Amino acid sequence: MTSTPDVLPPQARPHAAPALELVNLGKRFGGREAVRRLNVRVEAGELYALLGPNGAGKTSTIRMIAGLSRPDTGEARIGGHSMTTDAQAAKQHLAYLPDDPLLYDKLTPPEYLEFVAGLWGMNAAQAAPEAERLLKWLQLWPHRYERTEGFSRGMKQKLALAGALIHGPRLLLLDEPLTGLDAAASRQVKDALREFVDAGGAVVLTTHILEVAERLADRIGIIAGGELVAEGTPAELLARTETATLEDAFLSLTGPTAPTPSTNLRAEENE
Ligand SMILES: Nc1ncnc2c1ncn2[C@@H]1O[C@H](COP(=O)(O)OP(=O)(O)OP(=O)(O)O)[C@@H](O)[C@H]1O
Repeated sequence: MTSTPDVLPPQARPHAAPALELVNLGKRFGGREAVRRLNVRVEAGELYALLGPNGAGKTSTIRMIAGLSRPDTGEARIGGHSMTTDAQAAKQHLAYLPDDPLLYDKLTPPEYLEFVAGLWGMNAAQAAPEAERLLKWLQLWPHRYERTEGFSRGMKQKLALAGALIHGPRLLLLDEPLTGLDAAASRQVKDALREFVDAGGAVVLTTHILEVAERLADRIGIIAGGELVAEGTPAELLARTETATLEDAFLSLTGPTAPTPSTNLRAEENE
């Protein structure tokens, strides 16, 4: 992928408050606690993967961070702004990419990006150069005259990523970003995420693919039963569980023989 030195616009450059802070974040559905008092901090320049078995609470957590669902306890802060009490400021710093993003079939990529930019209050003159930069970066520029209805899943995912980045967010939140992508498209999206992080952005993603988390993430948080059962670099998680692969570490932390969540400690606290 072509590298650009200015992947992030100025408003997205590093800043004193953490890119993301979850403080006692919790959510209940009826009598069930889907997310239990999560405390997580992600800094600028970091890619954080949230891993967990089915029903662990990943999507519930992501939805609260994105402001799509209200926490019952605690709050999510984006760049120091509370998503509960100052959602407008928090959302300015955030981009959320769901696993099946909505595109408008009849639009070309520049038209789609102009539309999304308009939702953020950017006019067409401001949006056009940024759209061109993002489309070139994601190798969609040669397709700029085509309607998105004919795009492959990978091309659509990359265009949705460009749309997520058009307003210069500091934190990019992705739910299963590589679902359904072939190896080439998956590599391009992974490279794009790494470049965004290397330029000072922060990424939080959920994935079921352990190999993706192991190779891409600077830190991994493992949740089970709505609780953070372990957190650390891939190497720290292996050392802590005395396992050779992340799959073994994951199973030992979340499988039937795992210790009860509240007795677990974060990897760094265990050293
Ligand atoms: N809207 C809802 N109403 C009732 N229960 C819900 C709702 N959303 C999630 N839950 C429950 O909360 C728990 C956590 O679900 P969540 O979707 O956050 O898990 P997940 O880790 O994203 O799972 P998966 O990997 O299967 O997508 C589950 O027990 C789920 O059934």
